[in-house]
Formats: sequence, structure tokens, C-alpha cells
Amino acid sequence: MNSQTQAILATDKRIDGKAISAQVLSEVAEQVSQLQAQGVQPCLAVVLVGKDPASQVYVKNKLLRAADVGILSVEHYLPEHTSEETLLSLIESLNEDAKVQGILVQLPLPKGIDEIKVLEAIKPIKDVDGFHSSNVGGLSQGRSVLQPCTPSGCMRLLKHVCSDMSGMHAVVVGRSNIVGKPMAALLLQANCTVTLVHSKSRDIQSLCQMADILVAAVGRPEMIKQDWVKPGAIVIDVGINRVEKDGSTRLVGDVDYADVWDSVEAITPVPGGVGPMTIAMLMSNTVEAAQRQHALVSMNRVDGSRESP
Ligand SMILES: Nc1nc(=O)c2c([nH]1)NC[C@@H]1CN(c3ccc(C(=O)N[C@@H](CCC(=O)O)C(=O)O)cc3)C=[N+]21
Ligand SMILES: [Mg+2]
Repeated sequence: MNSQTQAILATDKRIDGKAISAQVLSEVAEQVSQLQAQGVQPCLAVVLVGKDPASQVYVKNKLLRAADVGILSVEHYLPEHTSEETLLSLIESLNEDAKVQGILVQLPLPKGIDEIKVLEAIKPIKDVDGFHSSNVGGLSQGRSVLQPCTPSGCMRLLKHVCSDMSGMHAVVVGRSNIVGKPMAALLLQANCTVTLVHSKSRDIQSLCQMADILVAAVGRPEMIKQDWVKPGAIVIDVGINRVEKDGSTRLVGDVDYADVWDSVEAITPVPGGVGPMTIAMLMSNTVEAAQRQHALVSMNRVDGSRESP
């Protein structure tokens, strides 16, 4: 990126997730060309069980972005009543398929399927969501592993407005396995003081008021108002809530964007903030997985005693 773009993106109070994700995607496209030049075609397998309409939209967007950057994708659409066994055997075959370097099983899975069991079945080196316990553990130890896409996207957005987060107080609202907990781990790694707030926390408003960096990931439309936010705070809104208003549906975050605007130093919009970054980081993880698997295979040629990835 040139310095002019950098300046525009860094000085605007609105953190433009669409523009920043476009930069990530162009870096990824460059990495894809480099892999192709080495005879490797990165490929992402996307597994969708059932017909959840939101999941269908997300999966469609992921496939479009993959195509944009030259990542091949294979889609596996399974019916709502697929057995756990069938899903596990599909994952097993994708694990063994050397042409597939990334496996994404879209969440949530239908009731009756054990989500943890399914995520644990994915080979960690192909786990582009970063949800396998081996990657979760590695993240918490500060090792270089595949990281969950939404939190790593948020970190990338934060870096645009704040090059050094060291010593800042970051408050994360929400303790989900896919956003809140890994977000806290990444902020800690960036030397923030981290507070993880959840539904049982007392006086959530006062905790939020302490934040230099406030990350909202609770799924409650426009819960965070101006008097929850310290003047000069940086706000990252992970929420994607569909609300009915005047007969039409619109997307809002967990933060009341218009209400907090005057107080904040910088803020991500919804849509166009964290959402597009999540998808860009998925593409970045797919390329990283392909690079790592290629490196392992090359090593095997030298040392035949090693296991294949
Ligand atoms: N295994 C798995 N990995 C995921 O990463 C995963 C998942 N399951 N299940 C669902 C959540 C949600 N998620 C989003 C991705 C992009 C947008 C996105 O592009 N949002 C657009 C708006 C899109 C719209 O109109 O709904 C935006 O914020 O601008 C939103 C949400 C990934 N998730
Ligand atoms: Mg968004």
C-alpha cells in the first residue's frame, strides 16, 4: 500500500474495513501467485450443513472472495439431517486430500451434531478457522499458529489506528470461543491490559468506560451507548444484528454508532467493518496453511521419515 492510502485510512475516524480488507486480499493474491509459481494451487474446502439463510450468505461471500484472489474452492453442501458420522467421514477425506489445504465447517451446525467433536476432527494444519484445540492452545501460548479470522481481522483493523497498543486497557465484551476469548488472547499478546466482560459481570457499563480499546462481541443491537465509552476510545464492533425498523430490515452492530461517534477516536462501522475483514483473514489463513503444508512436503522429500501434513 502507498503512504497516501495509509494516511487516508489512518486519519479517518471511521475505520474502513472494506478498504483494509481489500489491501489484505491484494497481499493474499500476490502470495497465491507465488505459490502457483512453485506448483501449488491453494484450495479451500467449505462445508455447509443445512439451509440457515445467514450461513448461506456468508458461505457465498467466502467463495466469491476466494475466486477473487485465485484460491480454488470446493463446496460440500450437506442436508440438515446429516449424521455426525457422515460429516466426520467427509472431514477425514478432506484431511487426507493433499489438494485441499484449508477446511472450513460453517457454524452453527444443526442440533444433534457435536460441534467440538467436528472441529477437533479437522487436521490442525488445515484448520483455517483456528478453532481446533491445538491452535487454540497454541494461540494462548503465543505460538505462531492459524488464528481465528474475526479476532485476527480486528487486530489488523486496530493496527491501522494504533501502531503500539502496549499498556492500553482493552475491554472485550463477550466471551465466545470464536471471538471474545481469542480476541482477549491476541490483545494480551499485543501487551494490552485485558478485561473480559460477560453476562455475569457486575457493572458492565463502568468496565466499558475504562476501555482505551473497546471490542463489542455480544450480539445485542446497539447496546453500547455514548455514556459507556471513554472519550478518545477506539471501538471495534463485531456485532452483526438484523433489526426491523419502519418495515425494513437493517444491519446494526452492538454499538450505537451515531450515539458514540462524537466521543470516539476511531470506530468500525457495521456493515463494512469487521465482517469483510473476517473473510479476508480466512483467505490469508488459507494461503498460510498452503505455505506451511508445502514447506512440510518439501521437507519430506529430504527426510522421508517425517509424517505428511
Ligand atoms: N466456521 C465458521 N467460521 C466463521 O468465520 C463464521 C462461521 N463459521 N459462522 C458465522 C460467522 C459469521 N461470519 C461472518 C463473516 C462475514 C460477514 C460479513 O461479511 N458481513 C458484512 C455484511 C454481510 C451481510 O449483509 O450480512 C459486513 O459486516 O459488512 C459477517 C459474518 C463468519 N462466521
Ligand atoms: Mg462489519
